[in-house]
Amino acid sequence: MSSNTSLPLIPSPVASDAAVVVGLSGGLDSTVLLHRLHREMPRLRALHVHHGLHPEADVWAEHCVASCAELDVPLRVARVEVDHASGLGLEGAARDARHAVFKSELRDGEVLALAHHRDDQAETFLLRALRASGNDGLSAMRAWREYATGWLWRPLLDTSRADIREYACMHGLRWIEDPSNASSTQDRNFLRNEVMPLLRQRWPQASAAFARSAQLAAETMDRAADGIRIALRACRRDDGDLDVTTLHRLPADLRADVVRLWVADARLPPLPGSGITTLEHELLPARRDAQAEYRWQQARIVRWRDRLHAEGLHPALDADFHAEWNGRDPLSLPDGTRLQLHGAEEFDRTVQVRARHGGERIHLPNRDHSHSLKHALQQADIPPWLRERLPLLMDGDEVLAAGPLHSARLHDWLIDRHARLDWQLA
Ligand SMILES: Nc1ncnc2c1ncn2[C@@H]1O[C@H](COP(=O)(O)OP(=O)(O)OP(=O)(O)O)[C@@H](O)[C@H]1O
Repeated sequence: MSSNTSLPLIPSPVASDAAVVVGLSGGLDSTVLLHRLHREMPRLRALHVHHGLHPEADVWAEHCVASCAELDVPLRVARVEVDHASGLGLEGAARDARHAVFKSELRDGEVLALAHHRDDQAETFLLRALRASGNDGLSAMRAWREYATGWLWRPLLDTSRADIREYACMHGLRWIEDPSNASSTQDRNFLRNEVMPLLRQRWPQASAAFARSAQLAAETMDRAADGIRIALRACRRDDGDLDVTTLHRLPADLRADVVRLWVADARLPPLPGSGITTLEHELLPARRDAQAEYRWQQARIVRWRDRLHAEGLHPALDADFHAEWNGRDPLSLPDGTRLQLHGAEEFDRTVQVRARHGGERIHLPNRDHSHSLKHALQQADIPPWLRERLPLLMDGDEVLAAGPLHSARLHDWLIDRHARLDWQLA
C-alpha cells in the first residue's frame, strides 16, 4: 500500500465536487470505500439495498446505518423483492434487483461508486476467458462508464483485496462477512477460494497480471472501436437489428467484432466464443424461413429472415395471467409490457388482457371470415420474438387485439373516435 492510512483511488469520471452515491453492502470492500470517500467527496451519500434473502439481512442494514451515522453520511436503505422464479438463480436475480434500485435511485448526473477491486477484476477476467470471450469480455470491468443518467465509478479497481483489508484494520473499521462467500459452489467463489490461492503460490502477482491483461484488452478494444463502429453502422437497420446480407459481406474477423460491439451496445453480457461459432455455422447459414437462435447468460440472438435480433430474455407472461381493463389508465403487466389507450376516455365496457394460449382466432378488418391468430401474426410480418410474448386484448371469447394486430371491431371503434391503442413491450 502506498501509505498506511490512504488507499489510492482511480480518479472520478466527473468533477471532484460531483454528487456520489456509494453502493454499501456492509461488507469489507464497500465499508472501506465509504470511509475512504467520505472526506474526499463533499457530496456523498450511501445506498444499501436490503434484499431480505438472508436471515442476517436486517443486521447488515443496521450495520450500514451505524457506519454512515458514524461518518455523518446520509444513507438510504431500499428494500427489494427478489424474483425467485426469474430463471437467473438467486444471486443473479438479487443482482438484477439491486441494479434496478441503483438506476431508479440515481439522480441526474450522480455517480454510483461500487467497491469492486483488483482481485474481483482478475476473477471476472478468468471467468470470461473460461467462456472463450473476445476483447470485449476480457476487458472485464471498466473503472468508469456511463450508467443510467449518470456514471458508474469503481475507484478501487486497481487496489488489491489485501490492501483493502489492511486499510480497514488500520482504521478500526467493522464490517459484515457474507457467509455465502465461503461456499465454492459458485464459479466465482471457486476461483476466489480454490484457484487463485494456488496460482499465487507459484505466481504471487497472478491477480495483478490478470487485471493488467484485462486493461490491455480494453485498450485494444477502444483503439479498434472506430473502425468496427463504422462497419456496425453499415450493418445496423433502423430498428437496431443487423442486416444479415451486409454482415455476411464482411471478413469473418471484422464480422465477429461487429457482432460483439452490437451486443455491447445493447447492454447484454459479452458474447462467449461459442456465440461467434454458432453465428458462423448456424445462424448465418440458416434458411431464410428457419428460425435459429443462440442463448447465453439470459440473453439471445435470433436469426429471422434477413435479420439478426439481440435481446435480454424476458420472463413470459404467466399462462394464468388475467387482468380487467377499462382503458382509462395505462395498464402495466407483470412482464413489463404497458398498454395505453390514447384519444378516447375508456372502452365502452371492460375488456380483458391475458396471455396467448394457442388456437385463438381473430376477425380482421375487411375480411369475411375469422383467421387463425398464429397465421395472422405471421402474415402481418410480426417478428417471432414479439409474437411469442404479445398479450391479447379480449372481450369475452373474442380477440380484439394482439399487439399491433386489431380485430375489425376494435379497428372500427378506434377509427370512429380517432383513437389509438399503444403497446410497449419491456
Ligand atoms: N446490497 C447492496 N446494497 C448496496 N450496494 C451493494 C450491495 N451489494 C453489493 N453492492 C455494491 O456492489 C459492489 C459489488 O458487489 P458484488 O461483487 O457482490 O456485486 P455484483 O454486482 O454481483 O458484482 P459482479 O459484477 O462482480 O458480479 C459492492 O462492492 C458494493 O459497492
